Amino acid sequence: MGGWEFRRSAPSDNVMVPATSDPFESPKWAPPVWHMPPMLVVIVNLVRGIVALALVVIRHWAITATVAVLGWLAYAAGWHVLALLAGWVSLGLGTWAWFGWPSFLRRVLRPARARWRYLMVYRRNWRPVMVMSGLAFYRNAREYLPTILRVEVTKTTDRVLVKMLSGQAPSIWEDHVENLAHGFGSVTCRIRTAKRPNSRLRRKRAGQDWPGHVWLELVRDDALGKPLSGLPVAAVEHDVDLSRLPVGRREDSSPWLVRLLGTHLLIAGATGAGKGSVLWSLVRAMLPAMRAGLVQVWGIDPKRMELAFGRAIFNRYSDDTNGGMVELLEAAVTEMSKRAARFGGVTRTFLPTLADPFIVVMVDELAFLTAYCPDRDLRRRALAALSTLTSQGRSVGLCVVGALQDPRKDVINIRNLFPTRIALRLDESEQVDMVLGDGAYDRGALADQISPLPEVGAGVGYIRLEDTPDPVRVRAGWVSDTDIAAMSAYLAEAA
Ligand SMILES: Nc1ncnc2c1ncn2[C@@H]1O[C@H](COP(=O)(O)OP(=O)(O)OP(=O)(O)O)[C@@H](O)[C@H]1O
Repeated sequence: MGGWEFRRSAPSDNVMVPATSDPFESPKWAPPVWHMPPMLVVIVNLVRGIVALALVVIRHWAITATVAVLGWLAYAAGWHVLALLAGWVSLGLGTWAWFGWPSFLRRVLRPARARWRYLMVYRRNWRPVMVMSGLAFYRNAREYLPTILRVEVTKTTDRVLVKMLSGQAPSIWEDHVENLAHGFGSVTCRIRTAKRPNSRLRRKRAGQDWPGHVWLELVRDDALGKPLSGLPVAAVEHDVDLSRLPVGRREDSSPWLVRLLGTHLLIAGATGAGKGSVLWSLVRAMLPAMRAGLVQVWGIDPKRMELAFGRAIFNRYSDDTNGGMVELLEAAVTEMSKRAARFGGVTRTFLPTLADPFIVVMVDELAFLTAYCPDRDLRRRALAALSTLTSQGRSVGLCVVGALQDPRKDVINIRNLFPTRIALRLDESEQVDMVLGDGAYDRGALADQISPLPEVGAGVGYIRLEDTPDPVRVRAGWVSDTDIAAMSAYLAEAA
């Protein structure tokens, strides 16, 4: 058999021909092989190479054009012109970075890094990872692979937009997140719903769910692995936006902003999960507005531990288990009713003023009031007041922020009246869906797997944003005792 041959079939194909013509020999089978003149093989391969090169040049026309122009410049004007040009470009980029770092980061550094990660990590490992994790498909010796459409990077996370194979669903990808994380060398991988981009042709459908596509969110480095100190206090009250209060950091290193205006907030977490750090971070974020009299925080602390330390900060405070706490709740209901009577038919959107400040009723352990309190009558009154506040307080500037250790239904049955909910470390996986809503655990809110070690897991939790059902991992800033003392002093200065 000569050295040059064309095989028509792939090795796995079951296409064989008799390999011997002697009728008396035992039959032998071999793949069909045609012997070719060597020159023809050389020509065919040459043509193939030229076509492949042309395709690369056309596909990466911007790079090839740049290289061609630079090559021509170096040839026509000498290498020193190139060096001068490189110097000017570096100077321009350096000036841009110096004076406009955020836009330089957004427009130059991140796209360049995304390109690099695409070439060096995702494109390079895509085929082996897809094949080994079972997300590729074979038929008739042909391999079908999902396609990477885009790669985006943030400081600690990569996002890869993928066009799935026809017939694949995000749930299949969710089953393989571990393979993907290990395959691409990331800490974790989550599957996110893809939204249609804003294209000129389909503007009307922009922002809708995009069938057949998913985002892979691959965390390179855990931005929440180390405690985060309390965030800086805003300079003036106008900087306090009650619909975007900074309380910590999100997994992609962006700020975690919490809305209090027009909503109520429930923070669920086992003991030591860091509920206190969320409560204090919220107070800290509102501090200048509290000092200006535009926001009041009323504290209710049945455990006499968390809020008691900074009781001077609260406009009203109670830890009286013999009815004082319930009276405070009822006082909030009375204020709410007065406002409703005055505002009714006049305005539907609430704006805090000195006469009508935004009132946050902060309760450290809701279940004490509604379930554990030994006095049945107090329990009933507390539940009635909380239900009224959470169902009617939003539009008149009253907000309930409640912390809760155990989110089971028999402990608190008003949790659905809290539109915004945070799941810190929880003991059982079922509790996650009770807090964040059905399907949150399957979509990656693994609050039962948060570390119980305070430095690693305290203040870490999951939230759901308004625009997407996908949970986001967050960590609240740790407001120390010294910070709380400084906050008290800051408010006392104004008094
Ligand atoms: N955001 C955070 N970052 C780092 N460490 C934190 C954070 N929040 C809390 N911790 C640490 O975890 C410990 C427990 O936190 P915290 O008392 O707020 O928990 P909790 O959920 O209120 O618990 P409990 O329900 O028992 O009162 C704190 O003493 C602190 O050391």
